[in-house]
Amino acid sequence: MVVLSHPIHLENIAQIKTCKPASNIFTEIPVVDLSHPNAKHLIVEACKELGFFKVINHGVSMEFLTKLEAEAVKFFNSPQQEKEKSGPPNPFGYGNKKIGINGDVGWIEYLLFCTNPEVISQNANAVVPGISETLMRNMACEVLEMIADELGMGDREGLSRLIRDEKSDSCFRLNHYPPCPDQLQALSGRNLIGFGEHTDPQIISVVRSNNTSGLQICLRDGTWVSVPPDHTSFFFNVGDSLQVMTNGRFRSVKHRVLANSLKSRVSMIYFGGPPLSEKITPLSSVLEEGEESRYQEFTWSEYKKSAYKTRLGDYRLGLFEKSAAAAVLLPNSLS
Ligand SMILES: C=C1C[C@]23C[C@@]1(O)CC[C@H]2[C@@]12CC[C@H](O)[C@@](C)(C(=O)O1)[C@H]2[C@@H]3C(=O)O
Ligand SMILES: O=C(O)CCC(=O)C(=O)O
Ligand SMILES: [Fe+2]
Repeated sequence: MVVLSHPIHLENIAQIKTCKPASNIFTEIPVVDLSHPNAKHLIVEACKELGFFKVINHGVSMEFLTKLEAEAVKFFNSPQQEKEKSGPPNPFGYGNKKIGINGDVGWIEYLLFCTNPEVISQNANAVVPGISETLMRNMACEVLEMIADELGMGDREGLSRLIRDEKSDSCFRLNHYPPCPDQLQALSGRNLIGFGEHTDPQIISVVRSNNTSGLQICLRDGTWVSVPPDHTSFFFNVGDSLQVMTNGRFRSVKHRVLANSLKSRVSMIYFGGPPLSEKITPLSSVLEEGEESRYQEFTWSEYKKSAYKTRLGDYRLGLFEKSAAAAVLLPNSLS
């Protein structure tokens, strides 16, 4: 078992604070069989309704996924001093409990990588999990191509090109949520948070985890629901940038991870982001005649800079919404 290196200060670990209480396991997560002719339609419907879906029949063998997971576990099982050689995250590298630089904490340790070869030197001491990143990026591209098709973009690669570009500003993350002892949960009186509620700023994120529960998503009515874990599948979530590119038709889903008292959760996530200079603006194929953008024009670089000044739970897009002249960073204003 991995021991968290610093003394535990419960008051520093975020606790559930918002929305309606989490209901039981949610059985209605849209499941998309990638090999089905109707897949692209189902993907777009899921992006609109939930901003979240599960992909099966993706062509990656369980044997291969198990090997990748074993690599991640090997890193997290290594001595604390070894892991810390890859830290602190600035923003890339090994992190323990602290997420970002604005005061967020969780019951988690992680390794964050930049996937752009020009910036890769920042990952110097880390084991770059190139295979997982490439595999998940390819899957994200396939899904983005289906989305582009279904949205009638004409150029099927119009979206996937943004994350295939050698200047793409994507990142990759390995997360480890150690079991959180019952006594600690009892002391706090509530579930402790592994990774606090947030939306992902990029275009699209692909998540693969072991069979441990913990991931929750927030539905349109503000209810938190638990996503049944499935180590054979990949989960996708719409990021803020894709919400803007569809002028709000797709939903950048709020999600979080709760600590589990019995089992470790190990996840790997690919965050597909565009090149820094890319303008994030609604696609002409989604806009109806006369429809205006709901957002001020911004580049990914501008959005990212602004996002990294915020706390996890802040509503980052608020600053860029045209209607919200009084663009205050209100936590939970997405719900
Ligand atoms: C608190 C923060 C961590 C984060 C940067 C931020 O200031 C706000 C967005 C956070 C997030 C969420 C999705 C991804 O996990 C992440 C890598 C990203 O791009 O935005 C994290 C950032 C992080 O962990 O540094
Ligand atoms: O670990 C997970 O399953 C999800 C974590 C997450 O949402 C993130 O790293 O942005
Ligand atoms: Fe996330």
